[in-house]
Amino acid sequence: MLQIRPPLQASTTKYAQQLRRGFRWLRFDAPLEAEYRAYSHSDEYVRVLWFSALCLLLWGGYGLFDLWRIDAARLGAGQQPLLTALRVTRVAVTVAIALVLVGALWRAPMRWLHGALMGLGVALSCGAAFAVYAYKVFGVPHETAVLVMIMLGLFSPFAINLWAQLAMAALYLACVGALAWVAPQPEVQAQMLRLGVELALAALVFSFAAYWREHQRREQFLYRGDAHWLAMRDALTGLYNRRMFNHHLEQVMAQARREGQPLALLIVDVDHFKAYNDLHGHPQGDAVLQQVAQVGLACIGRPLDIAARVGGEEFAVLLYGSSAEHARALGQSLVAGVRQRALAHGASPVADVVTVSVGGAMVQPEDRPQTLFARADRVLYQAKNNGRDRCHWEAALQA
Ligand SMILES: Nc1nc2c(ncn2[C@@H]2O[C@H](COP(=O)(O)OP(=O)(O)OP(=O)(O)O)[C@@H](O)[C@H]2O)c(=O)[nH]1
Repeated sequence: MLQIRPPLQASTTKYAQQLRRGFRWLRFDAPLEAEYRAYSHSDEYVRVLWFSALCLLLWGGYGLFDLWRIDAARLGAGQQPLLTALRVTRVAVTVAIALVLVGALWRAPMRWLHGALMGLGVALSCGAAFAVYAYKVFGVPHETAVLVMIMLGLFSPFAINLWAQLAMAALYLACVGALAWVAPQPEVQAQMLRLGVELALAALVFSFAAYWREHQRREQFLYRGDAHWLAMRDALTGLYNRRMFNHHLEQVMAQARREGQPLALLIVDVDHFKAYNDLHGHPQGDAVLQQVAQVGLACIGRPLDIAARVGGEEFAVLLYGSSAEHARALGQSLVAGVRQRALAHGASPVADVVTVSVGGAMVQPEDRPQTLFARADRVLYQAKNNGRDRCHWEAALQA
């Protein structure tokens, strides 16, 4: 089937770079790996919940079935301890399933849940192998491999990853081997060994499926991450784009109103940029925009602060919870920061180096995003008219 993929060649996001490098061992570079884990945990609780409920139904069903199939009265005295062991195993595995179910319901930490899930995988498969062994010793008719296959097959789509799947298979095989070792009759021994071989093959197939499944999931994550990043960001500077800025401004204004926090908006515009472009060319102009973006980024520090490219050579910096004095000081340091980059202009009547003008406004209770933006923009043009290379604020805030 033809799969349509977004073109990655042009993308330089960390997602695209990882895709190009590949991830044969199902591991990304450290920061991306942490992001992937947070992403993959988000829908895992629901998956684990469904899985444990299904296990409870199947395992519990088989347990009840035992009451009807195994006639305790007809077993010899020597077989009673094995029956007790089977019942204890049934209860222990049921408790293990219930623990995972409760863990998923109560949203236990995912690290804990992963451990419990692996334990459950081992308990389920070894428990099933033990049940097969006990049936065989009792001479109860049974569908040996089917029972165990169901347990393993059921577990595999939910297996945490390839490594967990392999570890579980190894433990399972050890368990079958031990049962073959202690089996009293040769035909039980042969049965357990056959089961071991069948399950070694099954484990191989399931491990491959687990690898493929996780590889697909990781690839999806990278494609989505790349597309998401490109939809929110400006490709040249890496800052948020206008669309994202508008969205964030709306959210943050509502929050500032709710929490009674101050909010400052600074609009930054490169001075005489057309002349710069005409003299040095567009690629050089692009490099200047990247430098200005870095200075803008350095101004933000709190979680809700944002720096964005909102036009060709226009940037916006939003400062949440920042007092008017602090915002004004940041505006001044932004102007000074661009100057300090000492990027030779050569066509500006303002200075020898590239400069910016900044217009700032504090949010007012009656403001809407558009009115706040328009006010800051108006002040920016005052700064332009007053000579550029400066930061201006609304009259109430001017020094
Ligand atoms: N290199 C480059 N230039 C861009 C980009 N986007 C817009 N520009 C240029 O930015 C310039 C903006 O020019 P103007 O709006 O006339 O402003 P200005 O020359 O900076 O003059 P003032 O703002 O009044 O100081 C135009 O020449 C655009 O071509 C871009 O992504 N890269």
